[in-house]
Amino acid sequence: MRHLPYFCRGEVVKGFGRGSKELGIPTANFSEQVVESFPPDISTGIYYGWACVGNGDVHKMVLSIGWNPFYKNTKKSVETHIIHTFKEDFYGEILSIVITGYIRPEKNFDSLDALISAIQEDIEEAKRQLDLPEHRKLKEDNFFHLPEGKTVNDN
Ligand SMILES: Cc1cc2nc3c(=O)[nH]c(=O)nc-3n(C[C@H](O)[C@H](O)[C@H](O)COP(=O)(O)O)c2cc1C
Ligand SMILES: Nc1ncnc2c1ncn2[C@@H]1O[C@H](COP(=O)(O)OP(=O)(O)O)[C@@H](O)[C@H]1O
Ligand SMILES: [Mg+2]
Repeated sequence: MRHLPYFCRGEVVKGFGRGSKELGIPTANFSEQVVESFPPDISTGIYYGWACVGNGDVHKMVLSIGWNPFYKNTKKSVETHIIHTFKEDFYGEILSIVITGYIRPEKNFDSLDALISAIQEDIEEAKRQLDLPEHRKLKEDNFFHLPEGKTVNDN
């Protein structure tokens, strides 16, 4: 798919608070500025790849790009669900991701349960795909390993 692998880094901001509360699947949302920095012709839909919070470990992730048709959002969002259990929220931290593959377009669903089941299937698909060598190798990319003493804003 065009634009992949796609590397992106940005601050985690507040969304609508639905991910954890309604779906049981938290998603770390990027700011509007980061969303607008994405290639305008990148397909909306569900993707997978690798993610890292601050200087933490690199974990598998699933990502949603688009308008969440189930909720009819009016602003495009880019949201990452990291396949890992965190002890605390990490709003305000820098999230680094590499998107390596595409799963499906965004869909509307008849019920919340149907949306949740679809996301759970996406997570299983992402876990399988990311174990394949072509995707696994991006976990080790230098993008995730800033040189000692450097921060993301240094040049
Ligand atoms: C893997 C994945 C797949 C998703 N698929 C859909 C979808 O097909 N349709 C949809 O309306 N929303 C989809 N979503 C987005 C959720 O609706 C969204 O994450 C949720 O509303 C939380 O939003 P919030 O961060 O603003 O609280 C998906 C999210 C993830 C992480
Ligand atoms: N595994 C995880 N993946 C993504 N975010 C997580 C995870 N665990 C905890 N969080 C926290 O939960 C927040 C997202 O929850 P969510 O209900 O989607 O709220 P919001 O609508 O504000 O994005 C993230 O910003 C992050 O601080
Ligand atoms: Mg969210």
